[in-house]
Amino acid sequence: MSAVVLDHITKTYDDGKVVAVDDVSLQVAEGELFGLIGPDGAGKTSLFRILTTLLLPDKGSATVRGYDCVKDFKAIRSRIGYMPGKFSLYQDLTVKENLDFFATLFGSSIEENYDLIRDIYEQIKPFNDRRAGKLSGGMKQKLALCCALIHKPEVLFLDEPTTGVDVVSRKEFWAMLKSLKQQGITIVVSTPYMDEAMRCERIALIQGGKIMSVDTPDNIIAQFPVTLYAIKADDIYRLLTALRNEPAIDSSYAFGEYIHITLRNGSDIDTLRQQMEEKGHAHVAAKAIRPGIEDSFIRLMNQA
Ligand SMILES: Nc1ncnc2c1ncn2[C@@H]1O[C@H](COP(=O)(O)OP(=O)(O)OP(=O)(O)O)[C@@H](O)[C@H]1O
Repeated sequence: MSAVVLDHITKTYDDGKVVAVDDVSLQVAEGELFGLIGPDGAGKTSLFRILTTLLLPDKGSATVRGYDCVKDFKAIRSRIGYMPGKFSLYQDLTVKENLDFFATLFGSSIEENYDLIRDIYEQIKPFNDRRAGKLSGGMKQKLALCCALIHKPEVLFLDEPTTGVDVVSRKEFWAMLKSLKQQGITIVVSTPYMDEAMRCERIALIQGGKIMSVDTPDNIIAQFPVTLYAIKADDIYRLLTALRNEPAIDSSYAFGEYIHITLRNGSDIDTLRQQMEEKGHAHVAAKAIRPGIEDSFIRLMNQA
């Protein structure tokens, strides 16, 4: 049995004028760390809200651990943990009060499932009496995760848990998710950060409510169909503008100190480099590179 199943789910808003989720089907295996990867407005939150029984789909069906997201909402609510994108904490309650509150909601206690939250809770315990509203972003995130875990959920849904959190806390957070996965919890996590996609076992790349690809990050990258080049010159912005008008160029976008490009059939990189130098671009350097998940996402997006 899959832990999560989405079967042709569609969700619209404003009398059908906004299509937030467009005929999405996918499955998440038991114990998997699965990522929904896409920019703002891609439809990630709508999918989470359907799976956590807070929103009804227009069409299609969805199950969590075999329970129907519409009919069996009560059974699902007791089996899942949900960390919404905007923090779910009560800002005026202290760390301990927040935890106690969420534990009580599920008829549990901090002590009952302490093992599950120990590693995370120990980091915020020194601030037990501090109000949640006075915690740093990273600490709020840890407390919110503890609150989502306090009733020992079978499936954990995390909507953009690392947005607005510093780099070190982001890294720590992913280490925590790995450890939770090792304890058998299925995790569905969304993020707009492509580097975080690589930390998931499988990912769905989402754009405009549609799934563009579902696979392991490595397999998605391996499907990149053409050679990708990184090119630079002294004046990178002038080069980018020039490349956009070159017939040899299939796609081009700035990427750190380089421009990533793909070429149209029949064009070659050495000729392009020479042409750019002849047009007055200084120190043009180009090399073939291995695509990253961001390159795959951009290509799929352009195709769509
Ligand atoms: N209640 C609503 N009424 C109208 N439109 C909505 C509503 N909720 C979401 N939308 C729209 O549906 C689309 C998908 O939004 P959703 O929040 O599901 O995406 P997301 O990937 O989670 O993005 P974000 O991170 O910005 O929340 C967006 O165009 C959004 O503006």
